[in-house]
Amino acid sequence: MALSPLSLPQADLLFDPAFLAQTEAAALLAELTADAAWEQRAIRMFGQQIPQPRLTAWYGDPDARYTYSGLRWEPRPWLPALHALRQRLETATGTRFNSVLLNLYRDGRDSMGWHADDEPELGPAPAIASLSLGATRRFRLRPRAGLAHAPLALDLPAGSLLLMRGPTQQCWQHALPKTARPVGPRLNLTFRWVAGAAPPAG
Ligand SMILES: O=C(O)CCC(=O)C(=O)O
Ligand SMILES: [Fe+2]
Repeated sequence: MALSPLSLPQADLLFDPAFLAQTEAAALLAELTADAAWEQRAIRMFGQQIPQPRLTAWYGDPDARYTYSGLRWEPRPWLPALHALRQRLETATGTRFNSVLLNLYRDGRDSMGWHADDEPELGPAPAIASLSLGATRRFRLRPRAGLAHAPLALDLPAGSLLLMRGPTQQCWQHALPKTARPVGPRLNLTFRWVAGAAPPAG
């Protein structure tokens, strides 16, 4: 299929529900679930260390260091499957990526809270390519302060690709809420460009 625009004000979203064929998405899910260096990291919230409700792994070029939720991420060297995917995504989106964050939502209790990917390392209008594998989960977008618009819900099936660009992070937040429905594991990959500058000390 092809990427087509989703209509949302102050956002630039492109969506392809079937960027990868189902067989390929299933094979990648199995391979990355087995091979990625999964960690459950803790983030600092309200002065406490809270374990993230999902597993994560970070791969990229050596200079793609990143600070996210107060955590410092040193990229691991590209796995061959991730390197190949990066090249395909660069061709499909016309954008360069130097890193990828993998999130593994083991079941419906795993989630990601409301946030925008607006860290300074990503630049003012980052292009983020989000590829989904495994169980379909509902992705939500809501406007940030100053924008009056209804929220958006988008089911992200296996093999789908969502490209977020332009003012999306500046004007909208997104989340992957928990669900009470019985769901299998879902693996999401967000390809990003992280500026090579050294992260702040501390
Ligand atoms: O799992 C998803 O679809 C969203 C992941 C996400 O927002 C992120 O990694 O920043
Ligand atoms: Fe995000």
